Amino acid sequence: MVDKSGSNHRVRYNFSITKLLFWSLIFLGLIVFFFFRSPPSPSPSRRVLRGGVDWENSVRQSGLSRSKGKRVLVTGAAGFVGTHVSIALKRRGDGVVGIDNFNSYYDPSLKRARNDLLRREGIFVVEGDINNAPLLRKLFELVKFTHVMHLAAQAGVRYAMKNPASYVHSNIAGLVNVLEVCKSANPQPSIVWASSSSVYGLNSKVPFSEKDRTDQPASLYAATKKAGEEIAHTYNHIYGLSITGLRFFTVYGPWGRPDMAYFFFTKDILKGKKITIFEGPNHKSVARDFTYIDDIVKGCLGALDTAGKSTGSGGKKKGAAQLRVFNLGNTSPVQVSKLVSILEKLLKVKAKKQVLAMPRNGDVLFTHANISYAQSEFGYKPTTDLQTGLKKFVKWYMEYYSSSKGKKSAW
Ligand SMILES: O=C(O)[C@H]1O[C@H](OP(=O)(O)OP(=O)(O)OC[C@H]2O[C@@H](n3ccc(=O)[nH]c3=O)[C@H](O)[C@@H]2O)[C@H](O)[C@@H](O)[C@@H]1O
Repeated sequence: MVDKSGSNHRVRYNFSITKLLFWSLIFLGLIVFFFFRSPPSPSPSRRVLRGGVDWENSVRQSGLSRSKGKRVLVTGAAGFVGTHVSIALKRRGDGVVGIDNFNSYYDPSLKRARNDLLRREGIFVVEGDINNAPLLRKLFELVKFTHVMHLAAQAGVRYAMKNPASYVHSNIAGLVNVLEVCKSANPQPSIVWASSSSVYGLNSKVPFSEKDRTDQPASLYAATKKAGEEIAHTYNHIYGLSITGLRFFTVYGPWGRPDMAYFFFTKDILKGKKITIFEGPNHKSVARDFTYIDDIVKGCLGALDTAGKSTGSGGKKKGAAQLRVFNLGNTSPVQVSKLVSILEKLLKVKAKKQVLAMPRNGDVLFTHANISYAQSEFGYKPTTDLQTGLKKFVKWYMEYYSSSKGKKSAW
């Protein structure tokens, strides 16, 4: 009996060892398999995007200003206006830290190329969303920002019909998040942010003045920008944040946005593709107060330099703070058909045009800025006409899209 049970035990014991060995080998095999399959350790540029010591040092370094310079957080830094403004600030000695989510609303490779440009200027752009409050708070811990240039937004008038949620996400929720973090920061920064000429909506009195009504937006995009202006009022009123809104008028130029008409007209004319020119009722032509990027940059810096200090601390208001809104336009509207004929001459290609009645897509018939307020407050004076500005744009476009980087993304 004993013997029997002893051999039984031995059999069971041997069986367990075999089983253990078997599973150990499988386990080891799996470890080896996953070890060799796992992606290589991140490159320095990827590593810094994910936090850690390198990342923190990059943020601090980028935020350093020359003596008496400002320390500016630029949201949407890899965007069109964001890139130009960041470079101008850095070159004059301000500390600049960027944040951008590099979304794919338009070709992200263009945003990456702008980011390369920024990196060469010593500007670090954090990859992240303005809705990420812990990330924003972390940036304020690392750098005591004196100013926030809030340019991150969901842009584009007509796209709002396709993707309304993205406008609410960036232009409303994102703005509120930025203001929440700013109001709690110590010291509170002064804020300059991008509103839009589209807030004038269906107004017919021209030129548009900041004193005019802005309660009839024609697109959800315009409505979110108008909402932003009201939200700015609230944060100024409750928390003593100094806030300046800038109503940009159809900004164009090198490194511009591919979703804008001047940009995709250029691309389509060169490709021999048909372009559509909208017209208003009774064949009225549509016009825009196209404003060149360098003029806009001067306006942004002027607004930043004249921004008063926020008065609150620890999330509490201590006194009244500045609340402003400025038109930044060119004061000379140009018909879209004229824009096309300038492009035809510069590109030396005749456009294949079709004229269509403006669909109900959020567009307005015309824009025209009265800029006297910006002129009196910080000497804003646009100096580039459409012909000159488009010439610079076309030169950049040809160079960029004939280089290997541009070729890959545009054609
Ligand atoms: O300044 C502003 O407030 C706005 O300017 C532009 O909006 P928009 O003026 O509509 O600029 P485009 O989309 O480039 O259109 C320019 C003109 O071309 C016209 N267009 C556009 C597209 C098209 O296929 N055909 C055409 O004739 C539009 O009706 C408009 O009059 C920007 O896209 C907005 O983000 C910005 O806020």
